[in-house]
Amino acid sequence: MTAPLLTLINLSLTFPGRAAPALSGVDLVVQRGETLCLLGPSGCGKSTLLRLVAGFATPTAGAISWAGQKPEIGFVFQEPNLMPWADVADNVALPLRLAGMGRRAAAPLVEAALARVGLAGQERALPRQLSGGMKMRVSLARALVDEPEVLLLDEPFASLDEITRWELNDALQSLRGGVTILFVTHSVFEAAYLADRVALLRANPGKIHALVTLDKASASGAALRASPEYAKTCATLSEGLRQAMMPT
Ligand SMILES: Nc1ncnc2c1ncn2[C@@H]1O[C@H](COP(=O)(O)OP(=O)(O)OP(=O)(O)O)[C@@H](O)[C@H]1O
Repeated sequence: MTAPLLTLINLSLTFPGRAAPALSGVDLVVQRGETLCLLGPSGCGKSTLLRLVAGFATPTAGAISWAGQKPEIGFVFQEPNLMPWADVADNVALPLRLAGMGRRAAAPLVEAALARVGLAGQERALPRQLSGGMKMRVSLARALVDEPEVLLLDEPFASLDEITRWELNDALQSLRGGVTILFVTHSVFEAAYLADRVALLRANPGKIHALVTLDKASASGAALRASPEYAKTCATLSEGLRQAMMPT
């Protein structure tokens, strides 16, 4: 059974000094526990939509409505944005420390968050000692450490090599169900792998072109990537993206 967590109603945003809206008339219902990917051409408003949901920006028109109180939200950006002078534990603990929690109380939560992203035992490492993929795992652990109900990810794995990206996709997939995920990507393959549903966006103005519900195969990892279902989903999304990029 599905339960709506977030409803966007006729959401629009025109940036100051811009004639055309970045987003126009976006209606979307996000279900609790789903992974929804936002896929579309550059400039169609994917990041803007995520920032509106996070509360980093204010819509010009329309409404954002949560079922109940606005939940705790974790945000992961394209860059890991780690403090270079602080070790992994202190980087991950940042949201807890900013909320006033002491280092000792934060330690078990940091440990648990690191275990969830496959970095158990790396507390004392410094960012410069980590690979790009490990830095992104730290960034993911920092977003998870205060157990958010919602995770917003803005092209988090775009600058990683393909194999590392697959590993990070698997790390994210292991969180599925427990947290509601909105994931911005340019990659048809990543969306096909991760999403329960894909919102295909078109540009000028940014709006939802189509919502695609994916048939989730029971397989994961290499078996899913090699499956005919996955190939079919990639083809469906590629065609959807092509249509979303055609002029109206
Ligand atoms: N702070 C801003 N001020 C003015 N215009 C902006 C601002 N931020 C974004 N825009 C414009 O809004 C539109 C949507 O931008 P946005 O970054 O949301 O798109 P995107 O789909 O995430 O793009 P990309 O895939 O390239 O990251 C673009 O035309 C962009 O130039």
